[in-house]
Amino acid sequence: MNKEVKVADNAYWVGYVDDRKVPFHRLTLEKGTTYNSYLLKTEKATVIDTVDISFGKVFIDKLSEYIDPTEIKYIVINHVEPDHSGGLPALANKAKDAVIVTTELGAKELKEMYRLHDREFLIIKDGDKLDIGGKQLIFFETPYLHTEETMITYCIEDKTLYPCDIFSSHVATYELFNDLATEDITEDFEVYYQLIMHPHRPYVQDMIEKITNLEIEIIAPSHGYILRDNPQKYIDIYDRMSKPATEEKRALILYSTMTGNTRNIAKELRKGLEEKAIDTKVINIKKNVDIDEIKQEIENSDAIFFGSSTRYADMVGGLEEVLKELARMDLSDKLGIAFGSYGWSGEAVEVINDYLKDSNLKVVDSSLIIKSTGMDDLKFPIRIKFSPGEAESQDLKESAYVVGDLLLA
Ligand SMILES: Cc1cc2nc3c(=O)[nH]c(=O)nc-3n(C[C@H](O)[C@H](O)[C@H](O)COP(=O)(O)O)c2cc1C
Repeated sequence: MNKEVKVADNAYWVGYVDDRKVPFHRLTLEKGTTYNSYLLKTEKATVIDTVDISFGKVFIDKLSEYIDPTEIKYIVINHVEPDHSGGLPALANKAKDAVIVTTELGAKELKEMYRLHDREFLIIKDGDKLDIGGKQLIFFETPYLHTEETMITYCIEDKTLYPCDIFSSHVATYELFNDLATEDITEDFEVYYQLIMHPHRPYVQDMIEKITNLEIEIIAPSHGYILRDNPQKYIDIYDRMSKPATEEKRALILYSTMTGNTRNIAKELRKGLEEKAIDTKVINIKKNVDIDEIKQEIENSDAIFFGSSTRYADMVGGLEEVLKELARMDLSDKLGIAFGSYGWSGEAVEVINDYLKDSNLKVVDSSLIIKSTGMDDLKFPIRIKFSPGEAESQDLKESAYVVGDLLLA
């Protein structure tokens, strides 16, 4: 057996240190990384998260140094991304009766990804507890940290938090514990936060609220150092870095309408932006608009929404006069969003979006949202058939929240 890595009583690190330059999320992890998996060797032996999909066999070998994998009763999957769930097929194949513990969405995704439809799953809801014979686990849902299905696990007896990607760092460390690190790890920790967690920072604040009353002596994340020296320092870093910016941001909503439906969209967007404390101005752009005045309003704003309904495959009102000016302005530090109401084809929104792309505005479209937040359920540019109903109004507010978050990032 290699050197045993003990995290707490009957709790062991069974991960893998990947000391190559690792390609990851369109980046190269220059310092490599670790995939931290943990074995709680209790009466109902439990594995918490696994390793990258490339290292399934090595993982089973490592685990077998501590336990016969067939004896494992529970496999907790906090987060389905294959750098953590990748060892699951190999492990599930050995531990044939093990129950897989994860969130509802996590179960759905794991079944599809690894063809585990025949396996038993225990579906976790926020605050659920699980007795694993000698230790008790409690789970909290932490959506979007780092993807929608994610949860975290806390072991009551060991006062250890297993937060998967949260509180991680990308460093291939063989020392594994932060008190054994040979250099200051704060920068690596903060860089990881900035890259992976910051786009979801409102959810970081929700997570901190959930763990605030837990007594945490050890944070055992899924990448990089296990934080057993002053774990609170790292929670405080997340708290500080995820607090909303205090600098005031401004949004401008310009729209043209025939019968008021596009105005109703503008109203919902405004509500969402104001809930994010974004100072928002709404202007109805009629024909013969004062272009200089509108250009000044645009200059003074950080995000500009441009809306029109569709009339015979074209825009209405005076919006196009404004759009024609954009290519001559420097708008590189601003976000631009197209929206509008329509009846059956909605060409106006597409034409607006083409104008935005011809300017140097940062155009918010679905692709930008997926790349910056990982969310794929909000559609940009924003198109609503006729007037927004209750469900669409909620979607509009969600879209406004996302734009607000981008402004406050
Ligand atoms: C004269 C006229 C022409 C229209 N042409 C189109 C069209 O080409 N494509 C489309 O998707 N909707 C078309 N519509 C539907 C409108 O876009 C739809 O009613 C929209 O909700 C109006 O929004 P508004 O009140 O903001 O103007 C047309 C409506 C009218 C009255």
